Amino acid sequence: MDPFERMQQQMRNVNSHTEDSKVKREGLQPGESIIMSVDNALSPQQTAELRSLVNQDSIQSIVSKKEEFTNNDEVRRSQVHWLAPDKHEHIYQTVLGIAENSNKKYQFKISAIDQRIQLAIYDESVQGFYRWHMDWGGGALQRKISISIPLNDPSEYEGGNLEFNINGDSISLPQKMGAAIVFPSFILHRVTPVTKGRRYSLVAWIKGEF
Ligand SMILES: O=C(O)CCC(=O)C(=O)O
Ligand SMILES: [Fe+2]
Repeated sequence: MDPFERMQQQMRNVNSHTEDSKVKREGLQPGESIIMSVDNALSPQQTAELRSLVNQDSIQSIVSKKEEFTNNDEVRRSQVHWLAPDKHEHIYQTVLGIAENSNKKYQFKISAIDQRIQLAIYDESVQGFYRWHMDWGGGALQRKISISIPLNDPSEYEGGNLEFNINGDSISLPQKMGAAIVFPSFILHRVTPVTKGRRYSLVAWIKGEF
């Protein structure tokens, strides 16, 4: 059998296996949303602690496509803080638990948290935002799963919606303090400008082999 023929044969075997009705399907079911939410991922006390951390110590994060940028062509405007894993192991464990659980649906190859967990502030004073982007890309290990957890109540700000572009439609899940929004890192998403108040979020990326 030539190699191509053999590959086709393998594919047929895989397909006939997954189409077998006796095989319990664990992945995403037809029609099931690829954006998931997990309530009460963090307690009100934990969110308060993380808010005070990012308030005390954060750096400006302006992402621009050009080296010289004007107010109009920036990609992102927010303050960020990178969470130290040794001091916040519990938060790291919580995030990994959410990722592992969600991955029962996604079934991606995942191995670790990318960089550090990020805390961000999007403030009214700079109309904090993050334009349409994807999180994946980079080196040998790709970002596979992205997790965003609002750290304050959305009634405290206007704008600051986390939106996803699904087939050209902008969709969003209700943001709730302490509830995780989980999505594949290849999905286009954005945070709309905060026009009033201040939005806090925790963001983590889970990476794995391509
Ligand atoms: O702040 C958020 O909820 C999302 C931020 C984001 O998309 C990112 O940092 O990649
Ligand atoms: Fe993102």
